[in-house]
Amino acid sequence: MDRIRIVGGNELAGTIPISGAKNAALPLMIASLLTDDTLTLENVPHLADVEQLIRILGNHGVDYSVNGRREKQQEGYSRTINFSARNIVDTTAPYELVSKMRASFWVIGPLLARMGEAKVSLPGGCAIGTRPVDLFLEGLQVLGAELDVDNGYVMAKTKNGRLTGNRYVFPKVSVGATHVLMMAASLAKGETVLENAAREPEIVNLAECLIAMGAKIHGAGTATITIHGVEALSGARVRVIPDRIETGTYAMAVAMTGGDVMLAGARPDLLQSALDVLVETGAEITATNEGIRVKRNGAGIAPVDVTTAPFPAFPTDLQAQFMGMMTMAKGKSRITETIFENRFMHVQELARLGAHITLSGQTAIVDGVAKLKGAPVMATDLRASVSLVIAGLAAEGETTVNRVYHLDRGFERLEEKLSGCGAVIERISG
Ligand SMILES: CC(=O)N[C@H]1[C@@H](OP(=O)(O)OP(=O)(O)OC[C@H]2O[C@@H](n3ccc(=O)[nH]c3=O)[C@H](O)[C@@H]2O)O[C@H](CO)[C@@H](O)[C@@H]1O
Ligand SMILES: C=C(OP(=O)(O)O)C(=O)O
Repeated sequence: MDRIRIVGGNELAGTIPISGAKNAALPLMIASLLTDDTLTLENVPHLADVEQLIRILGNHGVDYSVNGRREKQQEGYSRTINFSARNIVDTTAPYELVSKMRASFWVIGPLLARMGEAKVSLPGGCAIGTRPVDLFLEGLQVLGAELDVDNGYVMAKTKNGRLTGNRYVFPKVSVGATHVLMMAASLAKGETVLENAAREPEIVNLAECLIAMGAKIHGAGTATITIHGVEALSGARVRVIPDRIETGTYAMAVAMTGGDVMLAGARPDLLQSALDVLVETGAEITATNEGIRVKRNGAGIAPVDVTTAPFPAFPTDLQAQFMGMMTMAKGKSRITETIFENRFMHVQELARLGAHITLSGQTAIVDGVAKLKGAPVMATDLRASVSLVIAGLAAEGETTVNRVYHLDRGFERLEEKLSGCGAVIERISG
């Protein structure tokens, strides 16, 4: 199993290109199931989750082809990919494929809307909480689906071959359920109004894609989304937005180690709350035509309290990285997680590097230390893994991060991007 070896202590300087967002690419790829035409997606990141979803879609009959130079593809660069679901050959998404990744469950929306039936295994994904699917099921039922859960599978069908538009008020904000209901309602009969919908940039990217395919959607990016269902959708060409979590992660790495890095292609509007917090810690953030420039002069990190919440607030997917950074702040900070009930698995691993963190319910109290010392650590999920990388970059001596497959789910060419800015970091295979 691959490991990442880091020798900490170097400042970061240079340019890091920001890749397409994993969490935007996945729902856009799934939207290809809604049409028998070709959906072309630009800037699709080369990640394990994307490859896994290609396999899942392939099982339903989706063909894909990659544009661009072959050698670049092999190096793991973002690509333009054509998806074509001309014939759906299977409406079942089996456990073996779906259990590896949360987003694969989302095929239930387009399959049901286009084919009138779907059988989808309950999902997997990062082990950060129980992650139920009740909102998906309730929302689809409101659109007229008949559902049954049996043997770990959700069996869904429509009454007369088509879903029917309706009003659904989410009792809790859910990114995934908003994606699914927006896709399903695009092909439903009549109007659907989704209230208390998620407002994340990935929702807006999906709505742009569906609109380009001929859907009639208003209000994406606000809490109320209105969808007028159409009979059929067509192909389109859509670009995946830059990854705001990758952007925030590297920004925090620079703020922690010190240095001066241009995050090329990053968009500040996608993570303003996190950038505001970084400024409070003492980092200098400048938006330019090229991207976001992050500078820190080595004067240390000021402690800042954060609470995660749905967009536009501080994202849960940056909580672990921010905690990594706060371990070396000049004082105490409080980090409260409100989205997932079990997303503090990085705490005990950060402690191996010398961090002082105590947990009180959903709040971590981080008492900054003057220095961290390298150690072997083990990541338990995607963002937890990268928080250990950040801490390792700032720690004295050698850190080895095990279970790198978590990182490969969501970070394209991580070692290459960081070593290009002066970090001592390498992958050790086997
Ligand atoms: C692939 C992808 O895009 N994953 C992101 C997506 O996950 P995901 O879409 O799974 O996250 P949700 O927004 O749905 O989850 C938010 C909260 O709602 C709960 N919930 C959700 C659905 C449901 O039916 N019932 C229910 O109770 C969840 O357990 C969680 O406590 O948004 C999360 C919140 O920004 C991010 O951390 C994930 O990186
Ligand atoms: C939690 C994440 O992914 P998933 O929802 O696929 O588990 C993530 O991207 O941080």
